[in-house]
Amino acid sequence: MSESSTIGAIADDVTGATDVAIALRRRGIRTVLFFDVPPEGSDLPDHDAIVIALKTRTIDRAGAVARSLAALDWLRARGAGQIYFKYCSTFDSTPDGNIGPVLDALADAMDVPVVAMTPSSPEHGRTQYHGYLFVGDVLLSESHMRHHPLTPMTDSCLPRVMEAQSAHRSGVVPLARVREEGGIARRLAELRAEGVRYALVDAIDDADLTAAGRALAAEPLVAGAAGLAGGLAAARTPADHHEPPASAPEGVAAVLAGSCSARTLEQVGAMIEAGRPAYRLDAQADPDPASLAEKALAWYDTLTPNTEAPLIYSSLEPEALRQVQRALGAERSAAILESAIGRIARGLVERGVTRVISAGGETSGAVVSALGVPGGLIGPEAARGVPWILTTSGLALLLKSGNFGEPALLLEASR
Ligand SMILES: Nc1ncnc2c1ncn2[C@@H]1O[C@H](COP(=O)(O)OP(=O)(O)OP(=O)(O)O)[C@@H](O)[C@H]1O
Ligand SMILES: O=C(O)[C@@H](O)C(=O)CO
Repeated sequence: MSESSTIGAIADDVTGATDVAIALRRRGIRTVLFFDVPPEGSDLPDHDAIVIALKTRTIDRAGAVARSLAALDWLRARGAGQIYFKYCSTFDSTPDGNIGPVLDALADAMDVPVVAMTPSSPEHGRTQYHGYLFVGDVLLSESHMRHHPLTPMTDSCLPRVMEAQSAHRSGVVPLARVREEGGIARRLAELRAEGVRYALVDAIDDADLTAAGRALAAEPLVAGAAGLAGGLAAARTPADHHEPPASAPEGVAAVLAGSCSARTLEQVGAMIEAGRPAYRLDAQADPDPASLAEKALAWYDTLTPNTEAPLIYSSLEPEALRQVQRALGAERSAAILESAIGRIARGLVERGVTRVISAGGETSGAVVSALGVPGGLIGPEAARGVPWILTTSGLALLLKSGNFGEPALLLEASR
């Protein structure tokens, strides 16, 4: 593979896709984003990378594998020489999760013996050491991720989590080997000789990811969070560099929050404290998505014109969330709220909203599929890993990962 050939990224959720897209774009790589595998004949602007946003993180295994293989075929047919499978920097994948099955299928289809990967993304406070994932200064299993509504992470040992999901063995490329000249390539060869398929690469800072990016530049299949994608992009030649756009979009804005992550809760709190109109979706009081959406839109219609951008949210603190999940079931409550938020997004756009800001990967997936937007170009970054997406239909979308952005992000982006 040529080191300047197209990168094709397959992301397991929508906010993850925007995160990996901006990691590439920031380093001068022209990046086109599609929500789901595009239909035949879709326009493909000039690009160096294509990111396909799937919603496969928490769906059934067979569906996740089938969608990922469809994305692989589409990307390879468009000349993608390197495939990057983007998963979450907090892994977001329990022993029943889809990272192992999807990677097993991609590696089989591409005939790749060893896949190097790491969720390390130091810019977001995620680091991998001795194969263990840290969030800030605590292990993943001691972080807020243990309370995640859909993918509670209770094991921080990545090879163990991978082996629970995959038919193949996993090993580690320890930090000392990452920092040794030629150490990554030698360790990958050792793992391959031992019959290990997944090589979890330690990385605790950006220099480690750049070293990994250099060592893996010619690998056909690599996986991880946005950090390693940035490392691969940084290893490309400066001649590839195209400046990203600078100015943030304008227009009528609304914020939708379905993430219950710690940072989103702070951001929702900041909007409420600033006096923004806010409406909470209560699935326990009304478990019918159509009626939940109808009431939220009726509330929106009561706002005076030119009011500051409102917030419609379902985000709850862990204890209150557990109570809803006990009453309705985790999957059912999530499905109700995602369906409601999708309908609300559509209703808001029909009412003239042109900037939709959404918090949470699953939530954002529901928003983009309800809006039916095919994709867009990567615009300016509102926060690290959170770019505006400028869609061909004229909408601007800001799809925020649950834990990303400063506490004032939702407030400021919706001014
Ligand atoms: N009040 C609630 N009760 C039950 N489930 C909820 C509630 N609010 C949100 N959810 C569900 O929790 C899930 C949150 O996942 P989502 O991916 O949107 O956020 P996140 O995991 O914080 O973000 P990311 O994946 O970007 O890190 C969604 O499926 C959402 O519908
Ligand atoms: O890697 C991350 O943390 C994010 O891009 C993400 O995947 C959130 O869903």
